Amino acid sequence: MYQVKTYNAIAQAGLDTFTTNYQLNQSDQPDAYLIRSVDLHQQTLPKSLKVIARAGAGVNNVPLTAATENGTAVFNTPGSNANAVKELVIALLVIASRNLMAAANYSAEHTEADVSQRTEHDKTKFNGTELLGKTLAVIGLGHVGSLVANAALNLGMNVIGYDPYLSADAAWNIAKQVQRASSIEMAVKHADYVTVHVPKNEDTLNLLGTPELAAMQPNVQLFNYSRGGIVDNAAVLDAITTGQVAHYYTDFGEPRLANQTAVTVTPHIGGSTIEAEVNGATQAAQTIMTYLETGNVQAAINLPNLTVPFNAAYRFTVMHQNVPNMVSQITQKLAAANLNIATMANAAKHETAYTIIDVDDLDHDSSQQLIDALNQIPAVYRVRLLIHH
Ligand SMILES: NC(=O)c1ccc[n+]([C@@H]2O[C@H](COP(=O)([O-])OP(=O)(O)OC[C@H]3O[C@@H](n4cnc5c(N)ncnc54)[C@H](O)[C@@H]3O)[C@@H](O)[C@H]2O)c1
Ligand SMILES: O=C(O)[C@H](O)COP(=O)(O)O
Repeated sequence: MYQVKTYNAIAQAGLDTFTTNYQLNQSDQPDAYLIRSVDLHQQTLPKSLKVIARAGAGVNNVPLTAATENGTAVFNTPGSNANAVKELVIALLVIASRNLMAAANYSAEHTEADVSQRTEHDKTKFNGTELLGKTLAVIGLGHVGSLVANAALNLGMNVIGYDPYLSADAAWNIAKQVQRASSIEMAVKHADYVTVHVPKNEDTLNLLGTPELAAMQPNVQLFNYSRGGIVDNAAVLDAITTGQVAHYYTDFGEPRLANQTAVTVTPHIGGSTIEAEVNGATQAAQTIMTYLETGNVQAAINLPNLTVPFNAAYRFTVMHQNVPNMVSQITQKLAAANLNIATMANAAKHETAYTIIDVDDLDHDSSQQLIDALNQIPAVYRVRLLIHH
C-alpha cells in the first residue's frame, strides 16, 4: 500500500483517480505529497518521501535542492491550468480597455431612481478603447503565455513575445504571427498592454523593474498573473505616480498594493476553475502512481525524462548526482551480487542523473544487501526496488 499526503484543496476527481493500492492522509511516513501552493520551504521532507506532485504550474513553493538531496522526484502538471489563466487575462484585457471596474463602481454608487439621465451624461467618463489593433507584449511563451498570445491575435491585437528559453515543443504552439523580440525592452517598447507568464526563480525576481518599466510607453497597462516578486511592485507604484503605468492588475497582493486606485488585485485565482483543478489533480495523481509503480519519469522538474517499458520481474531505480563513473559503480555492485541485467538506461538533467536497471531474477534474501550497497555509493540519493505485478 502506498501512502499519499495531500495539502491544499485537491479536486475530488483527482483523489478518486488513485487505485485501491493508495491510502490518503493515513501515515506520517508518506511515499508521496500531492500539493498545490503550500510552502514546503520550512519543512523537513521525510526520508520516506519519493515524489512530490504539484497540481498546477509553479514549483517555487518546493525546496528543489532539498528534495533532490532527499531523493525525492518533483513534478508539476504542465498546462493543466493554462486555459484558466488565459481566459482570465483576456477578461482583464477587456476590463482594462473598457474601464469596466470604474464604470461598475460608478453604477454601484448611483442607485437613485432617476439615475438614467445622469448616467447618460456621465457615461462619457468611462469611454474605452478597443483591443483591435492594439499591441500586447507577452513575456514568457510557455503553456500560459502561448495561449494568451494566440487568443490576443484572434482578437485582432498585434502580439510581440519574449522568451529566450522557449522549448521546441512550446514553439509549435505559437501562431507564426506572434513577433519575436530579442529582449524585454524590445518586446515592451510599443506595447499598450504587457503581460508576464514566467516561473518564479532566482533569475526572474524583479524581471520587470524600473528599467523595463521605463522602456514601456506611457500609460501602459500591466498584468502579473505569474507570481509575486516577478514584477517589482515598488517600481510599479512609482511608475503609476509618473503616469508610465496606467493600471496594474495582479493575482498576488501585498499590503502596499491595497487601496490603490490604479491597482487591481485578485486573490490568486488564475488557475481556480473547476476544470483546471480537476485537470491538475488528476494529472498529479497519475504522475504519482506512474512514478511509484514504474519509476518512469516524464517531465519532472528535478529529474531527466527516462521511460523504459517495465517488462522484467524487478526494477532498481537509482537517483544520483550527475558525476563521472556512476554507471560503472552501479553495475559493479550488481555484478558483485551476481545479477544479470535485462535492461539498463541512464539519463541526466543538470546536476542530477537517474538510472533504471531491470533484472529478471533476484534473490529476495540478498536484495536488501544490494540496496544498501548501492546506497553506499557516495553520489547516490535514493535507490528503489520495484516489483512487477
Ligand atoms: N495565477 C495563477 O493562478 C497561475 C496559474 C498558472 C501558472 N501561474 C504561474 O505562471 C507561470 C508560467 O506558467 P506556465 O504554465 O506557462 O509555465 P511554462 O513552464 O509552460 O512556461 C514558462 C515559460 O517562461 C519562459 N521563461 C523562463 N524564464 C524566462 C525569462 N527570464 N524571460 C522570458 N521567458 C522566460 C520559459 O522558457 C517558458 O517557456 C508558472 O510558473 C506559475 O508561477 C500562475
Ligand atoms: O502555479 C499555479 O499553477 C497557480 O499559481 C495555481 O496555484 P494554486 O494551485 O495554488 O491555485
